[in-house]
This record gives sequence, C-alpha cells and structure tokens, in this order.
Amino acid sequence: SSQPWPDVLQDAIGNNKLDASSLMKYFDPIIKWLEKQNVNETLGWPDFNWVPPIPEGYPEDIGKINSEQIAQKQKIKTIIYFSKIDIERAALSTPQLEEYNTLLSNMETKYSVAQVCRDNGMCHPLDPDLQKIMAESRDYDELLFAWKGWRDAAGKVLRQDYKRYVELANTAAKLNGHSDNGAFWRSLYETPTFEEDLEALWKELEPLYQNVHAYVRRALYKKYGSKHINLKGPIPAHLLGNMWAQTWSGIMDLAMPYPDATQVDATPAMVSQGWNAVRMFKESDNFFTSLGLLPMPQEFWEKSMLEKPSNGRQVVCHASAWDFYNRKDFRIKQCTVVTMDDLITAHHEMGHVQYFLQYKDQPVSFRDGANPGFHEAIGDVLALSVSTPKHLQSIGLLDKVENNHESDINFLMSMALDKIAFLPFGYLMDQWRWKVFDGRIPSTEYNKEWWNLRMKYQGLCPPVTRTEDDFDPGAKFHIPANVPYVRYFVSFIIQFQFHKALCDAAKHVGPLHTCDIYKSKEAGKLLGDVMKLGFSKPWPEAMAMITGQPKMSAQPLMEYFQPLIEWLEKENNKNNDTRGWPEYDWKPNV
Ligand SMILES: C[C@H](NC(=O)O)C(=O)O
Ligand SMILES: [Zn+2]
Repeated sequence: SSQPWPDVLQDAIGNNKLDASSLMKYFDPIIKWLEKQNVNETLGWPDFNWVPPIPEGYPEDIGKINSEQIAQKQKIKTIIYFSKIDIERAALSTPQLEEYNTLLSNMETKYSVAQVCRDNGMCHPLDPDLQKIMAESRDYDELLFAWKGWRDAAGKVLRQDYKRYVELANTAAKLNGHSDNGAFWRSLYETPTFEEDLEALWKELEPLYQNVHAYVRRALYKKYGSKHINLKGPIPAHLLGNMWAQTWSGIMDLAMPYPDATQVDATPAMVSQGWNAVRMFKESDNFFTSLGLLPMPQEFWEKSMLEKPSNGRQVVCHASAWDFYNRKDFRIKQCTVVTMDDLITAHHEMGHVQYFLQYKDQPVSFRDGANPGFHEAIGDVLALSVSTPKHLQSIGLLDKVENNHESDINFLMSMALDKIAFLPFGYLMDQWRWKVFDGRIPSTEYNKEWWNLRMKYQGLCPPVTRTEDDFDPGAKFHIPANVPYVRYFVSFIIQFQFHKALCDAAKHVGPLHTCDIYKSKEAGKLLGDVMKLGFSKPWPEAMAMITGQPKMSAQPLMEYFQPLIEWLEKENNKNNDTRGWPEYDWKPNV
C-alpha cells in the first residue's frame, strides 16, 4: 500500500483506470448467446410491484406480523440501507467514486509516510520515534520540534485533499438521503436525541475534567515554570505526553501524587522481563479466555502483523483490527512497542476481534457493534481489570503493591490521565467534522475553528502561532483516514457502565476501581451474549441486557473515580488553583 493503487495498476497492466472491457471480452461468447436466447424476453422488471401469490391453505396468521417481527423488518431495512458493502459511497458516479477513493488512498498514504527530519539529516516517523519523544522528553524545545514538525509533515500537506473529500463525502451522503456526511455518521446511532445526550454527558463530566486540568497545569508549572505555564491560562498542547494531548499518562511522573507509594507503570518490568509483541497479545488472549470468551484462531496468529516490519516496508502503523467477513480470517495490525500503553492497546484491538468472533454467525449485515461505541468499548472494559495493581502484580509486572489511600490515589490518577483527559478530545473531534460537513466551518476557517474547539473543550493552546496555511486536524490519523471519532467518547462513558455491571456479575466487593473480573465466567457470559447480537438489536436493548437500563450514563465513571474527585477538590483548593482557563488569550513565550 505504499503506492496509490492507480500507480500500482499502471505498473501492472499499463492502464491506471478501472475498466470493464477485459470482463466483456472474457464473457463475449455467452453475451452473444444470451442476446439470441432472450430475443423475446423482457429485460429488467417493469412490473416491479408484483408479489408472489400466497399458496392456498397457508396458515391465515402468516399475515399477522407481531411487533417483534415489525422491529426486525425495520432493522433489516436499516441494515440494507447501511449494507456492509459500503453503499454510501457507491451512490457516487463512477468518476466521482474513483476520485473519492483516490483521495482517501492518497491522504492515508501521505499520513503514513510522513516523517520529521533534523538538521543533521536524521528523520523520524511518527511510530515509534515521535510518539516516544512526545511521551518521554521533558525538553520544551525538543517537544516543540516533534510537535510542529509532525504538523508540517502530515497535517499541512492534506488540506487541499481534505477540502475535496468533504465535498464528495457530502455528495454521497445527500444521494443517500442525508443532509450531509455528519448527519449520516450520527444516524448510525439511531438515537434522535444523540447530540443532546452527548452534550449532557459532557456537562456532567466537565467539572471533573477541569479539576484534572488544573492539577496537571500545576504539575507542569513546577516543571517548566511561569515562562511556559500560566496557572490561569490554557496549557501549551505539546507538553501533555502525547502528540495530540488526547491522553496524558505519558507525564504521570510529573503528576504522581505520592511518589513513595505504589508505582503503577508496568513498562519497566515488561522490558526487563523481555516481553515482546506476541507475549503481550497472548496475555490479552489469556484474559479473554479466562472469562469463557473465545480464543484467537490459529489463522489470527499466522496472519496478523503485530510489529512494524523491519524490512522498511511502509505500513499504516495506527493500530487496527480486521474482519474479512469469511468467518475464518480475523487480524490485527499494530506496530507494537513494549510499553504498558501498548499492552492496553493490544487489549483494545483484541476486543474488536472478540466481537468479530462472537457475531461471525450473524448475517453479514448484522456483523457490527450494537453501535460504534460498543465496538470500541469491549477491549477497554477488560483493560480496566488488567490495569489494576493487583492484576499487574498477579502477572508479575508490579512487585510492591500496597492497599492504602496513597496507592489508590496514584492508581486513580494514572487512570484519570487517560480516561478523563481523553473526554474533551473524544468529544471535539467530530464536533469539528460535523461542522465542516454541514458548512458551519468553511475551509477558510478549518484551523481557526479547530483551535477554538481545542481551547473551549480541552483548555489547550498551540505552542506556536497557527494560521490557515496549517491544517492541524489532518495530523490526527482519523481525519485523513475517514474514521468517525465520537465512538471513542461514547466508549469511554459506556465502558465504565459495562465494567460496573460485569464487576457485579463477578460478585466483586469493594470500590469499583479495585475490581478485576479475571476468570469470572459470569462476567464473560454477560459480555459474550451481547457481542453475539452484533448489530441485530437496537443498542439500548443491548445496553439493558448488560446494565439493566437502556441509556448511556456517566454515573459508573463518576463512582469509579470518586476517591480521586474528592482528593482533587481538596488538592486544588489547597493550592488555591483556578478551575478553567479564564486568561484564554495568554500565549506561551516561544
Ligand atoms: C482513541 C483512538 N483509538 C483508536 O484509534 O483505536 C485513538 O487512538 O485516537
Ligand atoms: Zn478501536
């Protein structure tokens, strides 16, 4: 996939266009024969409203369809509408479809081959180099080199392609009866109040995010000083331990509440014990089977790509799971590095494959998550158990584990730096795209509006001036890769609902954040039964099967983090820290 497919086609057959002439030549004899054979036949089906007669004596109640079957018929109609074969783009004309596919291929290729070069000629790809710098460097300027360099190399170059992609995606969506592509994406949740529900969830969680933001800003102030941090302003976006500041566990060392209590990072033990990618995925497979869920088939282990190819072959390194819809072939592609973060990602991707396996006997149109958020949540639910110090110790990745308040707060802080820090990012990504698709954000304001949303929701500012020559949203995989994102916001909410329900099923006693469902067949059955449904039932029904009620709720997440919520309130008050960023137009000295 290193070359755009038209170039590959050109090299292979000397023509870079799809054309049907070879197929017509192949079938020429039968085409002529059929024309003779059908000389008196009607081609097509003009009597399209004809229906076959019900045979005599059929049970008269065949006509009576109960409400369940009506719902099923409605679901079937919905499914056929969003059929697996991706018909939404097939509505485009052939030249438009070709242009659309070429654009998508080019954007993903440009993103995947982008790298940042130093004056000495040394060049760095995103995976693993720039990700490592962003997580581990504590040098303000080195972080800025990676942060700005990546946006110059991967974001800027995509702006024109993206503008044209938006037009074609909207054309296809409109041809399928939607007002724009964002409306089509939201319709997959089949929830009339979807946007209001999301806003209500965000409003409920915003105070918790602002407490984490204030506390981390204080920690960064201690490290980088008042030249780079304003305790009443937004945080420069390159200091949070991640290229997009979407998860902050990379700077846990700066934010550790009690440095002398239990450590929570399993990375050192994984490295010193010589863990590799396969070991990490085997560990995950072991957790799934301990719940009575399905093991990965042999073909998975033979055909997956669990490490970045060492032969320099260019691959899309962003981790992904693949269902080949043949009930046999399921794979993961991940450029795995030996870190705790990638052990969690391995569980996330294995969650997708477990879902594929559980619903593989459904008709192909039902082989999907109850909604896209469900698919993103499965692996993360299990990772909530794996991440507990108790579980990490049980698999030899943590030695000293204490059961005291300080250790609890250290653990909850490490979880909050991923799960709470992520919420505004998970929410704003498609806020930006929905507005781009419906025209509220014109292409002349792509970058300005991106940073308005980054400020409004995340309380971040760019470390250097940004203009409309830049295209910072393009520097995040899911934008050029045309992958919707609100699914992750949904997942980060519902995974705590699922975790609470599975912990109850596993008869867990004690605070929710200490729960480890390892080996609980009851918990596994609850999750497995819902995964088997795939997309065959409305997601509120699936939600009710697990949690006993049909709605998304932030309550289990708040319950999980309760001890930290109280601790942060006290700690931020003790430091007399401002919540939020009232001095929003402050800029860091470069
Ligand atoms: C959260 C999201 N996860 C994923 O793509 O699997 C991301 O990495 O941005
Ligand atoms: Zn995923």
